Amino acid sequence: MSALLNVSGLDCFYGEVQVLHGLELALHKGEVLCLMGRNGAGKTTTLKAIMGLVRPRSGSIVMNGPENGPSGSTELTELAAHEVPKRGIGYVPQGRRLFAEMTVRENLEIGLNTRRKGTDTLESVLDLFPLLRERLKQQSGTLSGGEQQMLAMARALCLEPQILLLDEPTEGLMPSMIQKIRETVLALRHRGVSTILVEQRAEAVLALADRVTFIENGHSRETVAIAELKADPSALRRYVGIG
Ligand SMILES: Nc1ncnc2c1ncn2[C@@H]1O[C@H](COP(=O)(O)OP(=O)(O)OP(=O)(O)O)[C@@H](O)[C@H]1O
Repeated sequence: MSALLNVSGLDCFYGEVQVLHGLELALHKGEVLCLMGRNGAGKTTTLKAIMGLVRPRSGSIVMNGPENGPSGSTELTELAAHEVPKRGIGYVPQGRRLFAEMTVRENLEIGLNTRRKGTDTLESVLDLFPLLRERLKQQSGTLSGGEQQMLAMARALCLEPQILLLDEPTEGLMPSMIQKIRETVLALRHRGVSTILVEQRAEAVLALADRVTFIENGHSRETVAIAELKADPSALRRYVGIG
């Protein structure tokens, strides 16, 4: 069976500098796939390429599934960037990128409007983040870092995404917030959302991931199931320098 998302042969450049070299990954339905690699390895660029924010010079990014029209698949590299979220791909970039001047509710409405979702979706997202329910009228820029991260995730979830891309969502957060974000990733997995998670902390990866793809200097080197990685964590040392 084909994966929900298949990235193959991806070459990406910034100017003349090549940062992804034939990168490959596959995301299966309902799994959490972690991307790990050293700083500058190309993890963020991979997510941006999926979102159409960086145009690959070659390669393909195919989303499969019945909602992709009669052929059952969509070549995402052929879509304009604003079309990608409409296909049900939510993105929470590093640094969150909220509209700080807008209220919590207005930020969530941007997510809802992207795929014409309504109150039912909003309510189910707020059930995951009850804290945001109390702050719907608050200006987003005045939320704490952890609350902003929750809002960024909630906004992406207002798309009712099939696929969620999370770029280091717990970076710089307090332990209680880290725990909340991790619980949310697992709750979403339970709901059938498929997630690509860029994460640097081994203990988070071991707790959340189903599989890990290791990226080194823009090359996808190895993909391992989490049970394999627990039995033999040497890849963590090899590609991330930990363990
Ligand atoms: N806008 C840009 N212009 C030029 N080079 C860039 C740009 N963004 C990233 N790069 C370079 O591309 C390479 C890959 O960067 P990328 O952000 O994808 O790595 P990463 O694995 O996400 O790293 P980190 O863990 O530090 O976030 C790095 O060498 C980086 O310096």
